[in-house]
Amino acid sequence: MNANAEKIRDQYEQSEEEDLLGEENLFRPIFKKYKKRRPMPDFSGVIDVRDSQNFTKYGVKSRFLFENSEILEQDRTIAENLGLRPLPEWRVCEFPNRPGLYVLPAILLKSHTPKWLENCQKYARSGENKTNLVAHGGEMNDTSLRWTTLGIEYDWNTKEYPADGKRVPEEFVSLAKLISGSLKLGEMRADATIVNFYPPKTALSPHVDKSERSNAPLISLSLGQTAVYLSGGLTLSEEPIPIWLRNGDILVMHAAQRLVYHAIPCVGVKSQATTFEKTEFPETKQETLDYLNCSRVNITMRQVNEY
Ligand SMILES: O=C(O)CCC(=O)C(=O)O
Ligand SMILES: [Fe+2]
Repeated sequence: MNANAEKIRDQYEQSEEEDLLGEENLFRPIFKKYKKRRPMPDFSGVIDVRDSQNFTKYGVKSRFLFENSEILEQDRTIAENLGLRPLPEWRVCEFPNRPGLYVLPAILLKSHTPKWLENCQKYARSGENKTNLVAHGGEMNDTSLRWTTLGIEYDWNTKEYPADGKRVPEEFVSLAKLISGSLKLGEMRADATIVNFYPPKTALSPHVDKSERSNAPLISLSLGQTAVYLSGGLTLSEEPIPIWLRNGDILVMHAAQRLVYHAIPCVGVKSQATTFEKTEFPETKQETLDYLNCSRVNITMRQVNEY
């Protein structure tokens, strides 16, 4: 079997059959369209939150998040300590027919990305968290999607979270709280995090994240190479919209958008690459830069329990 014909294998592979009730699946054809590599799909319809011409073209509303509100000194400090863009520069984008979906472009500074990646790899390799990441090297040649679960650790087989678990690493708790508070979505206490590692040519099948027991938002941070994100509806009979997610972008799903189908059909689109050069990061291990130059990592912060 060649790589193109290879079946998609990931943890959400089978979550699709539900919810259709005899209606036509309008999600899967779009997922397939962007997953294809030869010939290269036409990416011209993918919404780019960094291109203001796209705002009128796709009806995207973009605003500076703190335009009309006071910035707390403590939040300024938290952002700085986490390696985030200064708060007055934070922009948030909202989409037509998607109330509760937010994309905040380039929140994590590029300069701090290698450190965040290395932390994710450390959590996966520590032996203290569940993971399917190849333990001893080999990651550069990996062709499967990998994950590690932190905090209250999701069980892929039962599709449930246990009652409790360890604490989520502090930077994820602080980031989730800062984002949720800034968007005025309530005080979030992240008690679970899933880190997905996407080597080139991997994808994540359409699915809904419905096992969390609280109504808190789901907050995700992208590192490394650019992906197409598909945001669908409550069933697969709705056509998804494609959005570019790039290094440092935050995506938030809340309220009506918390339980919609979504997927990642492709990562590492060459025309949209972010490059991490040694000259820019003289202190960083080459292995870390190589990883960021070909792969993508996504960190999803969640709140399983109500407190
Ligand atoms: O990689 C992404 O941006 C999405 C990840 C995701 O949907 C999940 O972890 O549930
Ligand atoms: Fe998800």
